[in-house]
Amino acid sequence: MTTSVNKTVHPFDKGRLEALLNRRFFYAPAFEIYGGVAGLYDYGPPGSSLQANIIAEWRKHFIIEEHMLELDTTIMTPAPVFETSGHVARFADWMVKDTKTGDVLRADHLVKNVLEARLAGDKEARGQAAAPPTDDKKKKKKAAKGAAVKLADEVAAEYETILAQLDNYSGADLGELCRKHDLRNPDTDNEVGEPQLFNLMFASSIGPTGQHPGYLRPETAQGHFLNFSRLLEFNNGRVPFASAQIGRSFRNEISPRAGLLRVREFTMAEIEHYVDPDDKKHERFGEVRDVKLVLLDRHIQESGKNTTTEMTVGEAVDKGIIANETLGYFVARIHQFLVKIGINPQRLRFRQHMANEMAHYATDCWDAEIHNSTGWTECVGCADRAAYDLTVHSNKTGHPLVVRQALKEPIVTEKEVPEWNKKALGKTYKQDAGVIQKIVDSMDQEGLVKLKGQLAQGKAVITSSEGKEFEVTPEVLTIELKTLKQSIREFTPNVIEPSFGLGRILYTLLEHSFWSREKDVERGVLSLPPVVAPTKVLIVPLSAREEFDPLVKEVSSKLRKAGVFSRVDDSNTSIGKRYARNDELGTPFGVTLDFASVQNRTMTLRERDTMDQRIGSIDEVIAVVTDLVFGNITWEEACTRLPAYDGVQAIE
Ligand SMILES: Nc1ncnc2c1ncn2[C@@H]1O[C@H](COP(=O)(O)OP(=O)(O)OP(=O)(O)O)[C@@H](O)[C@H]1O
Repeated sequence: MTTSVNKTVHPFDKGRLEALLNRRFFYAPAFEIYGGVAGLYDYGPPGSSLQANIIAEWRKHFIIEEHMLELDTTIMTPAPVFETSGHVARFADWMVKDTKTGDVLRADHLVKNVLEARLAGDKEARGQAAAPPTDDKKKKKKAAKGAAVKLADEVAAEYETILAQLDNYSGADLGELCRKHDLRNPDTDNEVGEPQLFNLMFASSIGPTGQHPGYLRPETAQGHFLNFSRLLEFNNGRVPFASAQIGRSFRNEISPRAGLLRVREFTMAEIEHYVDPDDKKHERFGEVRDVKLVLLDRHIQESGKNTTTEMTVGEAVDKGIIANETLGYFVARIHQFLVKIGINPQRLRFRQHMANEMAHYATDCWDAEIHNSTGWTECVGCADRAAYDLTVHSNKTGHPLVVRQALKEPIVTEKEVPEWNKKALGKTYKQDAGVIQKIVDSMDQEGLVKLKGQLAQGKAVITSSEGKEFEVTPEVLTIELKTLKQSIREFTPNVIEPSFGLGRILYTLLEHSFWSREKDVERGVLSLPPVVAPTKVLIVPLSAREEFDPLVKEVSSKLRKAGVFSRVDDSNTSIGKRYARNDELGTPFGVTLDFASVQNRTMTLRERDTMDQRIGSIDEVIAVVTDLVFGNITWEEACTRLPAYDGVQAIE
């Protein structure tokens, strides 16, 4: 929808937005009347509808558009799954404790918050150009609390470099930074101790005995990987294909204080796209090649800067900045999705993970970061996880998680192959027979050639992993060079994983959509696009008199039949107040039934952002508003179909 409203008439006011979201019950602290729990929120009616609409669009944009295979796997997960995936050992953040109060803080967040506050104080002081340059402890403490204290140039530059590389630091590095720069708990001004790892998974146990430990999943991904063979079979054994899942995840965040941006229970939407490791081209890459992206690559960050570059995804892949076409395809599709639901493209960038930040198995990873009042926030991660997940689960369970592909041209090779005399093997080695066979069968070609040489001398010695030695003879084992014809290629696919956190997207969307009317700062508006707005059309009867009832019912029913979600507001307040309330709820259009409607079946149509009003017959207005809601036309186009209305009940 295009409108000509200047929405920057009042600077963004977070307090006003939060008051609106609370007043209209978009979301609120869970268990509020019990005092609440940090990081747990309930969504109210408009928040739930907004989230449901974002999810519906996500399903259309990804699952339906790309024929993905949808899953709904369990949240409660047995511990061995997360032991294998590496979460038990590594899904952890560094925390530090206030040395006096014992309060716990996330170490990287402490560094970020204190240094940012000092830099903000420095900027303010430079604006005032009064305070003398300083680096002494007391002034730094003042600056940590946001006071205007000027820093020496080299200190400010060092802080900028640290912030640009923040995600790259180990626990020891973070501890060192706290000591070197005297970084303290901003709430108490006390020193903090050494960083310690804290695992973010919620532990539980399955069943009454307590013998089967489990965890609430911290992401939906493992449920995809464990079902890989079934998914592959469902897809007729072919790659590439993708599975997708929308569901709840749980993370016991160390100190969640950022509203919906950091919570302990949240909805994720995750895609696992399985691709041949030797061919990461994407069939539909041509469709997104020209999508322009703002990129912050790893080399820039590693050099201590955060300068972004704008380029098309085609260029980024051609230059090797984004590792491959499939990853680039998803980065572009993520960009398109976020913009479609109303994220401001000027406040969206893709940041590449730095070397230390990326999981050791990943080949490349880009986060979609959206700018909001707290700075740049990761809202979607998009990683090439290589073959890691499928390989570790397969190794652990013995269940092959591989693709078997018929080769057009069979591959002919010569190989040394062990041949067993099973009877003699069993008779000679009894219960050790299986172990011996396993050792030899798992030997590589080099090992088999060596063994063959020893057997030619009359006997060979085989050593188990525990160091036990077995003597074998040619009566039991021979090794022969055979010509083998391979007509099947077997490989573990690589996985490209876009992972969305819906709460972060929803909250930043609310920030990007919020503004206040020029004439009245109290009149907040949420300019949500129709595609995600909780209610699309508000039906406003001018009077509560009975003769309006049949018309209200008719309009309501016709909109319902057209698939447009509407609500009737027949409350006993002025029309202006009713529209103001719905501007706050983000309702993009209002139709008003007045006395003229009763007489000659006309209806007015109001657009939320401009407050512009048009008039037409009931059926014409319904047709136009339906086209507007489904994005078939812009407001300007609607204006060519309906004349302007400047009648008596023109609403401010
Ligand atoms: N505590 C949280 N609260 C809300 N959303 C979250 C939280 N943790 C992760 N997410 C969302 O899930 C997505 C994928 O999770 P991922 O594991 O990549 O995040 P992360 O790198 O651990 O995030 P962070 O570094 O901010 O803790 C993120 O892009 C984000 O949108």
